[in-house]
Amino acid sequence: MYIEEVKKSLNLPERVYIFDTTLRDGEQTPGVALTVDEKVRIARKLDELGVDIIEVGFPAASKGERSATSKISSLGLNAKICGLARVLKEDIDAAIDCDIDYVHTFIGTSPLHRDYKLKMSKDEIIDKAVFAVEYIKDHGLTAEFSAEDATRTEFNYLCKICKAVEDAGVDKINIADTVGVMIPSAMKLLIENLKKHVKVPISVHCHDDFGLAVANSLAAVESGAEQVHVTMNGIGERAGNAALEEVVMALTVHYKINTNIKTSKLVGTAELVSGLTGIKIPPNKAIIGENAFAHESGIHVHGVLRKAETYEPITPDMVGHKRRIVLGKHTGANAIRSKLKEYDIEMNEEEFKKLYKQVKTLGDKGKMVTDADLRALALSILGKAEKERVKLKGIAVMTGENVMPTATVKLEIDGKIKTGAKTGVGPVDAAINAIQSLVKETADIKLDEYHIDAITGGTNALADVFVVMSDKNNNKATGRATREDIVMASVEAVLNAINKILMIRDASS
Ligand SMILES: CC(=O)SCCNC(=O)CCNC(=O)[C@H](O)C(C)(C)COP(=O)(O)OP(=O)(O)OC[C@H]1O[C@@H](n2cnc3c(N)ncnc32)[C@H](O)[C@@H]1OP(=O)(O)O
Ligand SMILES: CC(C)C(=O)C(=O)O
Repeated sequence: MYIEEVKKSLNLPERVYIFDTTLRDGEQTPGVALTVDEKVRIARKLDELGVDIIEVGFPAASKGERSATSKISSLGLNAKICGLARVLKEDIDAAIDCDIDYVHTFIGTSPLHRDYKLKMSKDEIIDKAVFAVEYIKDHGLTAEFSAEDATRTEFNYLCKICKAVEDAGVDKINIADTVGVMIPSAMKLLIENLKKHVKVPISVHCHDDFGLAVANSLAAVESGAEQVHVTMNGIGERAGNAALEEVVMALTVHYKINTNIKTSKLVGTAELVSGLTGIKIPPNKAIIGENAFAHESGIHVHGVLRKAETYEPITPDMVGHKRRIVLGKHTGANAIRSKLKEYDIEMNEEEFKKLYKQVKTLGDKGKMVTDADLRALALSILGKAEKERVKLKGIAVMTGENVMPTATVKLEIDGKIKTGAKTGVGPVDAAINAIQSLVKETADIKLDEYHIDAITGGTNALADVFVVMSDKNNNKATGRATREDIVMASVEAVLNAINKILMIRDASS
């Protein structure tokens, strides 16, 4: 409604090019170092996603970077393959030697970079930038020039260097908000003014130091920027870069601007990048986070069940996600009824009221209520719950200094006694390992989460253990136990979750 009104006054491009720098700036995230094979896997995925340019690395940085760049360049992907280089012959040669079709060269332009970092005059910097662009063009490659820290550079000087590289034959100019200091209205003005002087396509590269990278990228597009630098999941130096998934979805949905991105592949790509970089996606992350299409509050679930758009701005399948109705403290009757229907469980009003109350009680304890928990509760209210299939018959643990913590556990599983011993990093780990190994023949159930709280003070404090476990069919159940003994609380919680999962499996078979 309002967006359409505002759009009338904007100078929007028809198409925005997506320059992906997950493998370069994304890899500059502290602690991230991708192997050649990992870079290849991500590059293939980005190509399937439809990014226009993949910046695969900084070839002058290391042998590994050069191998990855050459390898990715040999794959014949649809995306253009680009390498980063300082405005130095040796850096550009290192990129050219990798047989790529696109070189991204850069130099700092702000007073801070000129005076303190580079110790170069304005003219020296322009000369070096012009040399770099001419050198790249002489080799028949696409040249993109970045003014590093452009957003803290005097406008006249920024214009001057941009015009100089334009005269030298540059194909694209990238305006870097290197330390994320812009605000959207200022970025809009900067690009609008720059476009009065420069004819080649303009790109922006925004960092997220103030959480404004996506907003600043979109503001640049509002003034006609034809390209954005982005990273998958927003990873990158310090607070990261503009997130590809957020920029693309805003361009697609709000601005109705074309990109080449197949949006239904966003979540799959995000998961691969997260898995290989080890940078977890926060659950509340826009578009790709686990909770981006999850609903717990009764009022929301009621609305979503009637018409999903009430609480979902886009459909989950548009980005390759799934809607989840989650049970917990804020659950309402409509959510529970929808789950019962999903699992084909019928109950009368009285039974339902009991179930509703039990869900609320569990939720009030501050923990999630999984689908398996709900099904187990419902089955036991209906009297259909099998008695516990796995019972503890005995346990001994040994731990101390210079010994391997070991637990010997005796279980009764479906009426048969089984005994086994396992080691672990501590007595709790050893006990859980022993239980899992004994139960394995019946069901392969893994521990997903383990939380422990001391309810009271002192060495005799009550330990409250909460676990989440799941089997291969993704039946996920929680287990909880409170005891003075940490090992016993853990064992009880684990058996509690295992028995719930077995109950669900029996009811489904
Ligand atoms: C904003 C960004 O994200 S820029 C990209 C940042 N990424 C990286 O730095 C990752 C890869 N970097 C590296 O592996 C190394 O830093 C290398 C190989 C590039 C350079 O290593 P070294 O030669 O040991 O230099 P070092 O990293 O200590 O210092 C950087 C040098 O580059 C110079 N420099 C920095 N930017 C530029 C530029 N755009 N053009 C020319 N020279 C530059 C600095 O002035 C400094 O030179 P000096 O040592 O003569 O004063
Ligand atoms: C190389 C440039 C574009 C960069 O990464 C930055 O300024 O953040």
